[in-house]
Amino acid sequence: MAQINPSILSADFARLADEAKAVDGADWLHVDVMDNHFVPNLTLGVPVVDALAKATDTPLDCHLMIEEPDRWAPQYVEAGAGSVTFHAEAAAAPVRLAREIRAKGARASMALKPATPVEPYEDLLPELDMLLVMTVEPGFGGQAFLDIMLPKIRRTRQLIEKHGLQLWLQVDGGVSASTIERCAEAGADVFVAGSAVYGAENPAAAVEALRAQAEEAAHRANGS
Ligand SMILES: O=C(CO)[C@@H](O)[C@H](O)COP(=O)(O)O
Repeated sequence: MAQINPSILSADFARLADEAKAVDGADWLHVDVMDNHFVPNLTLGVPVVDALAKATDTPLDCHLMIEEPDRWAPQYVEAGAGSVTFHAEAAAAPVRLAREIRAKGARASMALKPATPVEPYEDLLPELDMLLVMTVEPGFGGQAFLDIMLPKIRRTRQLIEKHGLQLWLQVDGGVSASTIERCAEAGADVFVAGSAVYGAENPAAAVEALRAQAEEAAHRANGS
């Protein structure tokens, strides 16, 4: 089952509660936390996640594009995030951090920037609930999808199958009506979409349309 997670980076930050409600029906709300150190952009932190968690019934998928996630990630679980993603490139102790996130009651997820291969992390995959393959350089919404990430998505899907894991495979960056099918065919099952959802006239309808497209593409790829 394909999941669509609208990214609030493309929403109106002055009306976050309303913007969260505008995508009722989405599987998760994707919250991009940026610290202006790990990425060259600054967005929001724990107090905003805490407020958002109270403003919407849609679970929060927090993507931490920050340095020192080992120190900060647990606070996002306490603020109400249902899933917390830290970057492999930033975590000092990814196994310990994933275990801590899970022990606190959230799904643990790790992200890979475009230049970071998945293979060195093969043995860590059972510690995770989701792996995020970035399909743009993290930092900004509205960038063009990097086609060169499709082989990495395929290789990650093969590793998940090789180990018989229930790991979700998320893609983030440039996901839209014109790229989501390629991602689904390559094996992704969780799709973050910012501008493709919040730039649409009807964001909730855009979520449904993207989900239908992804599911159809996955069925085609599986021959079902
Ligand atoms: O993490 C990021 C960017 O770093 C993303 O979540 C973007 O917010 C996705 O936006 P679009 O590429 O879908 O417009």
